[in-house]
Amino acid sequence: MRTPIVIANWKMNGGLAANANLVSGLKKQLVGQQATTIVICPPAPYLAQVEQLIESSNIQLGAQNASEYSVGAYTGEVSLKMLQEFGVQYVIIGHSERRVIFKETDQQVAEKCKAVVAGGLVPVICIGESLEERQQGNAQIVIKKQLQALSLEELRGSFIIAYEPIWAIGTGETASPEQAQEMHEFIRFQLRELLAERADSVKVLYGGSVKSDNAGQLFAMPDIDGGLVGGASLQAEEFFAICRAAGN
Ligand SMILES: O=C(CO)COP(=O)(O)O
Repeated sequence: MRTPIVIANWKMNGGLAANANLVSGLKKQLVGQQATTIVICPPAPYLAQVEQLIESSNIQLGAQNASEYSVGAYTGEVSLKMLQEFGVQYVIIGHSERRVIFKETDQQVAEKCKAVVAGGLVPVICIGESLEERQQGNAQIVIKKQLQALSLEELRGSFIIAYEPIWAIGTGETASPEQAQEMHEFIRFQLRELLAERADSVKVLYGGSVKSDNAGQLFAMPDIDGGLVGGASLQAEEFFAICRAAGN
């Protein structure tokens, strides 16, 4: 049995006042709600603030990125050790925005995953095809290649996979529950090929325009273990409704 998990990816949104409002709104709703693991990934400068805001709640802390290097002359980078000091437990790695806009390569993504696991944290590894790749009928080929490039069999710790079709991110166009399930089933099959029975404990999340009105149907699918939520995680009520849908 894989406990459902819902992860808020705030991306480059927020501010001191807005964060305080959002987290306190969420905490009010979460009283007594425990069936789902809930993680918030704020921008790095707000990790210390959010660490304090979520104190004495069931909410956990995540980061949106981490350096593959451990220390030294790497301007602008944030190391795993630094993230650990703020109570970070999860790190989103290889988000398509980092792959596409910041040109992170498969190899870099694999190195970052290794660094996260070596640091004792859990990488939330994003994979997903573009619209063009889907239209050409290559979605599964792309996913298989991305999974193989991660050298998952070498990771000595737990990790999460997030399937985020690029065409569904921030577009309001969600993959249908059937489309998502088909890809998740394929991902689970690939994980079994790579990891044998170890694959059964790996959570596979769906991301891409998850909202309160589609979350229930998506999370009801047998191979979807929760969600990675962007825009809808910026509103307390909306995000809470998504978390509740995961626990049902
Ligand atoms: O990229 C995402 C989460 O990492 C999805 O973003 P949206 O939920 O805004 O589509």
